[in-house]
Amino acid sequence: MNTTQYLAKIIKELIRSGDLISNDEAEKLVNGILESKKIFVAGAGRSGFMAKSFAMRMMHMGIDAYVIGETVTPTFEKDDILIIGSGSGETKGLVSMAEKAKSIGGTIAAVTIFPESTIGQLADITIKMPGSPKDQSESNFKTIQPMGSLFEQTLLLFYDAVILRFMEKKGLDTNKMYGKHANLE
Ligand SMILES: O=P(O)(O)OC[C@H]1O[C@](O)(CO)[C@@H](O)[C@@H]1O
Repeated sequence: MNTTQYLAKIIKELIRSGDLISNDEAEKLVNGILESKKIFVAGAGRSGFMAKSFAMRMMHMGIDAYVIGETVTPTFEKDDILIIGSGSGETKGLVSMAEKAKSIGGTIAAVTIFPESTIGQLADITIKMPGSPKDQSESNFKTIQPMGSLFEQTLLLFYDAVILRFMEKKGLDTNKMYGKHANLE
């Protein structure tokens, strides 16, 4: 198969994945963001890159959004929400983070393939994603892609869909948001 044929296969996988996400669960996340004071996002490796993209768009919408682990990230408090994207729901550093956030009393949202995972069970809001975790021997989900690639792509698109829903609720458009885009790049 050539590269563009692989690309077409990936897009097919993503269409199938999109149909498997619950809108009710997604809406709970949108409302969780609306009701929270500060928004924190976290994820390991590639899942973390998607979280960073999400935080950037939230900033463009005027939301007080932070990526865990960055130098300017402030204290997590009880009026805040921590959104963790983790395919497995078992990545050690993220589990500790969720436990700490829970002990502080804030809201935890988990975007994960496994709501029954440790992070899923600690979360107040859980959005179940289709896909296979990085260790594909632990799943029967069929994908032509390696490790957690399908989950990570779905995560990015899901986060972008959450942004659109939020824009709709807040009456925002791209021009208003572009005003907050970095101008020292
Ligand atoms: O999404 P999970 O299960 O927390 O796993 C994160 C890990 O998976 C990867 O995204 C690889 O698929 C790594 O970059 C990262 O270390």
